[in-house]
Amino acid sequence: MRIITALSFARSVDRLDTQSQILIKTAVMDLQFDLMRDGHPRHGLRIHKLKRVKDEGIMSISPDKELRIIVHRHAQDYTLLYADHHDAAYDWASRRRPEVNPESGVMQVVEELERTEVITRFITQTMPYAFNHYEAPYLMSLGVPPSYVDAVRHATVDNVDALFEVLPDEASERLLDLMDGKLVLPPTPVVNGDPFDHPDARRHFHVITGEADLEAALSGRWEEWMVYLHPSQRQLVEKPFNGPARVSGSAGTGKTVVALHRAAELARSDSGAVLLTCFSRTLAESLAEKLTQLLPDTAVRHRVTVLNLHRLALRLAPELGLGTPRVHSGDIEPLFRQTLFQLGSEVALAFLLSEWRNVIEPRGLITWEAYRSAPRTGRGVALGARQRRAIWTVVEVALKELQRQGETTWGLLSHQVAEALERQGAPFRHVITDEAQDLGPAELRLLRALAPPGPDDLMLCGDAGQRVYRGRSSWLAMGVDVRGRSTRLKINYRTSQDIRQFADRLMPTQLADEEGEPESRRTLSRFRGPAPEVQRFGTQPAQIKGVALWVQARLVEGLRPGEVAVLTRTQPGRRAELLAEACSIPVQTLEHQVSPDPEQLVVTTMHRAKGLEFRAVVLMDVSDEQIPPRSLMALLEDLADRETALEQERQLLYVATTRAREALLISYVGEPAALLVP
Ligand SMILES: Nc1ncnc2c1ncn2[C@@H]1O[C@H](COP(=O)(O)OP(=O)(O)OP(=O)(O)O)[C@@H](O)[C@H]1O
Repeated sequence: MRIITALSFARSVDRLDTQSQILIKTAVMDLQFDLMRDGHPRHGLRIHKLKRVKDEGIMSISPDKELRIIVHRHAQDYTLLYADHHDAAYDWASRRRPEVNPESGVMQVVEELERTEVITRFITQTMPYAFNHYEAPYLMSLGVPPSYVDAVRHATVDNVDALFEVLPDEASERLLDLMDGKLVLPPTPVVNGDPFDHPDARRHFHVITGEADLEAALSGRWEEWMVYLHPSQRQLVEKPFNGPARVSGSAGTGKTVVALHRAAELARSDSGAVLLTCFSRTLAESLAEKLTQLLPDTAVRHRVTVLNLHRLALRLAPELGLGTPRVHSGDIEPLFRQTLFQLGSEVALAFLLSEWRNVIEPRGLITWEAYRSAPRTGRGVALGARQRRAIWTVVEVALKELQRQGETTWGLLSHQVAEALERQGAPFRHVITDEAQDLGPAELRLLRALAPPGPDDLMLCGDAGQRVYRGRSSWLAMGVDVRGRSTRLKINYRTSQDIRQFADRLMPTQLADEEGEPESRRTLSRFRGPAPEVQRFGTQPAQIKGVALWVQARLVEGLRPGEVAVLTRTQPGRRAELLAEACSIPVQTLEHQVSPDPEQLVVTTMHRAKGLEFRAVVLMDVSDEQIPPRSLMALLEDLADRETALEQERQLLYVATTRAREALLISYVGEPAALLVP
């Protein structure tokens, strides 16, 4: 006798009020008690079979007069499928049928055919069928329920998205791979006859293993991402890799979730010290919080260090005999401006800064010998020996000044720590990093030095479309070889289909990975929502008023202030104050904390929102003056620098747009940013 909770049950309970949740929890605990004691539910539980349903194993439990829990009995298993008020619960049950897929042997909850027929009917034949040439058994082996096979075979390329909305995630993802021209092998079918013991089943069901497990499942202590991993996520979490692995995917496809579970899994296996890292401090703090949720056992949790790479370098430095470094905070520009002036040099400030930021600092070139012969691949202007010498003369003096002040920079520190580790040995056995797209050569070298090369040494999770801090860096050139160990995630769990499609239009359909290979960015979303709005305002006060009205409308709809974020390109400062006044609610800027206070509206920068998510988002000031900031572009003379900066602005806009789960407003004063128009 087992109790199994379905994802649909967890979601339905989550939507009910606290009192109903308590009643449901008590009824399920009673069911478990009866099953353990007697092997069947006793009469007092008020459990009975339902009429007018598609499967005779479907039953209902009545915790009180109003509430109903829909349960399915299959062999020795009781699967909790759904909970709601009487009519809604019975309506749900009348349209669903749990069945074992004849090819894969996996349990699935299939929505009734009426819906598929509707879909088949509106399919027009103007486009070629996408899957007509595949045999039914093959489609079923990919996870397509038998009753959907016809609809799938009649789907065309332009309307298949409607089907993806109703098919199980894993089936949709495999069909998408077929559309991308990939060879898709069916997953291994269930081997031991247990329809729940399969990665496809574990995406939708959780087999309860004991009382504490049931308690956790019912008390809402688990969020969805903690339990119901998609098979492709689970595979990445559990699979042994014979070297560095890469996990890519557009925004919201669960890369962070994979990184967290992989770290937890390695910690449980107790196979050596684990590091979970990333680029930004805010994301590192959020990772630390979530990992503690995943690993309640403190002894196991302590096996994982969670810290962003730069902070880690700072922490390791004293242990490696590098003293206690002080990192130059703020902009490096004044130092170079002053040095140029002092030397009377004719080198252009903008060019010098670009050379420092893109060549010298990231590659840790601290001597003339190193800089003189360093390749400058990808830079717009070729440099002769004399120009290099002129640049170095300035850099050398600036470096000395930095040293005199007892300071270093993040890039130089990363190289220094990496070098010491290369000599003294790596402190971790497994390293997992999120936001891998933002790592430059300095961070990649550090990453490589943190774990010795070997099985399961490195996992890099990231999205080439979210590079907002620097241009593309070759991982291979820095000794991180992921060839043959790269996987792309395709289901977007965060963002409504409408917002995702809007965001996708900001980007090309293919983007180069770290080694310049093009990658398709196509993904699927699991739910629909209102279309994103774009509003133009004549003046700044009008924009504040318009944004405040939009925010207030979301609050009236039931969102809490902390679930709504207003994002700006530059420091929000005065706008935050004005919005607080116009909305009559307190505002937080997330400068010092990661978890938003639920009672305060979030007003912060697009950069700071990276890795976070909100139910409703406003992107404010998306005008041609602000994005990209005119003042920033005016400083860039080199063509390659301008292109890189523009690319980063595009990706920043993509990052900001994809922070929204359900609602999105884009506002501007004057003319819209050219990047908004594809
Ligand atoms: N298997 C899953 N089931 C349910 N929700 C999931 C699952 N995987 C991820 N999510 C949810 O989807 C959202 C996005 O996940 P996550 O932050 O891991 O994506 P990401 O790829 O790292 O996104 P980004 O690159 O935009 O930061 C989160 O709310 C997460 O909890």
